Amino acid sequence: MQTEISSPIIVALDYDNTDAALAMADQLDPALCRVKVGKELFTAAGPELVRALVARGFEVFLDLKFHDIPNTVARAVAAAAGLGVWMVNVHASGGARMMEAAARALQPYGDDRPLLIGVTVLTSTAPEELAATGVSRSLEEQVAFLAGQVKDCGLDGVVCSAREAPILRRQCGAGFSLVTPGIRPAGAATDDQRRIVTPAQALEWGADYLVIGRPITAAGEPMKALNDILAEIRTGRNNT
Ligand SMILES: O=C(O)c1cc(=O)[nH]c(=O)n1[C@@H]1O[C@H](COP(=O)(O)O)[C@@H](O)[C@H]1O
Repeated sequence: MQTEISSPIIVALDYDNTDAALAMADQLDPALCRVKVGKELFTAAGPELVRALVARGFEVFLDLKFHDIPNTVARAVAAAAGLGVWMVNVHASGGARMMEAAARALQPYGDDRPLLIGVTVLTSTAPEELAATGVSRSLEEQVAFLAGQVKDCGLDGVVCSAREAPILRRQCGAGFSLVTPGIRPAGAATDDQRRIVTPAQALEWGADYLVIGRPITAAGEPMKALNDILAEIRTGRNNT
């Protein structure tokens, strides 16, 4: 039974073992956040951990950023749907045929299917790093181009930096989910992120979901850090 959630925050459980991930999850309230299982944790802890989080009432974003031949990605997202996750993602740079195959693979799950999200350009990527991969468009143009493909392929939204949210919200319309990592409350450490935005600013710019890891999980009191961010968001909204 899932909990009713009144929060845009997805806490990234970036751990290398089940015990650490569940110890963090048990400090969090599934009514106040969703959780994300990424490559490190899934590789170490596997589907049992995902099932354990779902059983605790959390909506789970399975962040494995699939990028492979269409048949393999389609089968992988169907396996994710079988786990009962709320959201799953693929790399938009995997191409239209791959994304269409993934979207088709989720159709049999009807209203119970996870949201299917395309990753545009990672928030750790600086413009010169994108150029060094051979992409000749500007970073903003590349994000907008990939988001257009994601929408045309029938996916539910994109992962992007909140800095690109205003453009994508105009381009892709209201029903298209913008999932934004690289979120840092004022004064927090940047870590390896490059295109960062504060929680309130991200929402003001049109983000739907804020993926936040270390500012919550590395805090002395994670639930207090989460509540402080939710309060910062409320204050930001009241001031606009
Ligand atoms: O898909 C993601 O979640 C993701 C995409 C992206 O462009 N940038 C990004 O940081 N992420 C993830 O978001 C989380 C951010 O964690 P913190 O930097 O600790 O807040 C990590 O789990 C990343 O893998």
